[in-house]
Amino acid sequence: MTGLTVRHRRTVALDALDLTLGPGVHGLLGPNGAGKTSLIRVLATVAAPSRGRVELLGRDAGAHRERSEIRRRLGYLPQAFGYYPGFTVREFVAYVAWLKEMPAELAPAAVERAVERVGLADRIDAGMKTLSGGMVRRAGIAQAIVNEPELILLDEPTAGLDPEQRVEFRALLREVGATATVVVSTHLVEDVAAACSEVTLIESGRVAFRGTTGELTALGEVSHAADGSANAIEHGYTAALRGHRAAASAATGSSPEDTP
Ligand SMILES: Nc1ncnc2c1ncn2[C@@H]1O[C@H](COP(=O)(O)OP(=O)(O)OP(=O)(O)O)[C@@H](O)[C@H]1O
Repeated sequence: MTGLTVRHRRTVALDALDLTLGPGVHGLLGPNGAGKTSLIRVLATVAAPSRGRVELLGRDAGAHRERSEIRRRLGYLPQAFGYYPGFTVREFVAYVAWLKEMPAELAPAAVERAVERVGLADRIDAGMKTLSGGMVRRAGIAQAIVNEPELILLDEPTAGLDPEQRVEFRALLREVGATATVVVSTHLVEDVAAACSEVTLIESGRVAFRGTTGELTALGEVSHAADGSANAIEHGYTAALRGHRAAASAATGSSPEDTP
């Protein structure tokens, strides 16, 4: 994406972002309101940028005809998603397979495989409304991967998952990231440390850090002794944000302490 700007009325959610993402698992980190959801929604083609150009899977997301092609080839898990309450898990995932125009003869097996990959095989014929919050989220992940997408966009996929499910989900992320471009927004730096090859840290609609998880961890190690990978990367997250805020305030002449 080039010069990607998203405005919500007077709020600048994304400020002229230039970003290129290749295959692998990309973690999108940042404080509340940083712009992560705004970015994922543009990548999922459910929101149009205010300015800038977005190319996805080699196609122009701004062109109507190309957008339809992109949509068939991507998978998207929004932060909050809806479903018809009468649907079973199988029907919910099959409905998305149909929306993605999967060939009818391939869809039933693809649905079963996706549901199995998220560990819901024993609930495949259960009603969506009978599932726990974590199970609904896993069904959401199943619909995002049912069409074997080349681009997978996951907004806070681990919210509501218990620790065991999170560990399983990270393994699934690494597996799908071997062949697809996966962009995953999360508040949990442990998700990033365990599953992501690259990290983009966003603050106030700008890129505050871009690099590997190892590089983010190394940033934290400058000021803190490493005391376990999750903590070390958390220190890196904080150090990167502080550096970005200091640079931004130097540019505007204000003090970093002015920034909440
Ligand atoms: N529909 C909207 N109308 C007005 N402002 C909005 C709207 N959606 C988002 N914003 C604002 O845009 C900015 C970026 O929001 P966004 O949801 O992209 O952040 P985020 O990084 O996903 O946050 P969180 O971690 O809390 O989910 C915030 O200042 C937010 O208040």
